[in-house]
Amino acid sequence: MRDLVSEMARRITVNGLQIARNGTALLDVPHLTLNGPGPTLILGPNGAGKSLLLRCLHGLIAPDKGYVEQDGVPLNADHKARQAMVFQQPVLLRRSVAANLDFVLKRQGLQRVARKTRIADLLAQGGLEGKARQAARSLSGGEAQRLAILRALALDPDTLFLDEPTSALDPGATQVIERMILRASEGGVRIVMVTHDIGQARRLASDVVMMQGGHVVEHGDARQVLDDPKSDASRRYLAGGLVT
Ligand SMILES: Nc1ncnc2c1ncn2[C@@H]1O[C@H](COP(=O)(O)OP(=O)(O)OP(=O)(O)O)[C@@H](O)[C@H]1O
Repeated sequence: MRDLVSEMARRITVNGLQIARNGTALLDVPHLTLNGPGPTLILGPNGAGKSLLLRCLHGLIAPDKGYVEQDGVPLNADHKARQAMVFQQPVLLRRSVAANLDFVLKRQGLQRVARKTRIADLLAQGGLEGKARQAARSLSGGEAQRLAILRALALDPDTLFLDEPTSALDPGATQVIERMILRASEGGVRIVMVTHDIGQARRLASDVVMMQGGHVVEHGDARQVLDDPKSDASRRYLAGGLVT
């Protein structure tokens, strides 16, 4: 059960974030505050800098300049221990489905009986009850992504970062994963997710960060950004036009 301190540790702030490679600016975000509590969806065209921003938020990439804070404190090891990330291509161990979950739970110090109960609970959450003994690498794309999300949730994270988790999946598999994400959000997990899919942003987002060319061009309430965007770049992206 999340305690009061972690309930509060959800305000993510970006200050003067800059990343450049070979003299080219890839990310330039002077200021961004994600307050939650509902899912934040990061939207924008290819190469907009969505993944770079997400990786910076999770602490996977150190920016050239600037920093990320959580609840007014620079991102530190404690924060990182309370967050998880799911990638577009699920990264799974060469073990059974259950063993992938067991690996994470063991590292958290759970005893065998508690792990068994938790694994059964997680598998039920992801609709993978019948797959416990199957090799994780033989799962379908949708099942593998469900397992990757369950493994992230097994860490009991305060914040879950997801980078286009459904971009390779069909509508049915996408719907299952969206339900998992919403359930996690309702259970108190802070969700920050990258997507290309405007429909997905409509279904999931409480707030939307719109990016283009390494910049945040707009951030606000999902309905406002999606239905009444303020920037030309957002308007063109949402209208399906070319954004350069
Ligand atoms: N390590 C790197 N070295 C050089 N350029 C990089 C590096 N990482 C990312 N980039 C560039 O930074 C830009 C932003 O990349 P990023 O992956 O964040 O985009 P994105 O918005 O997530 O795009 P997509 O929707 O296509 O995944 C791209 O032009 C990419 O080529």
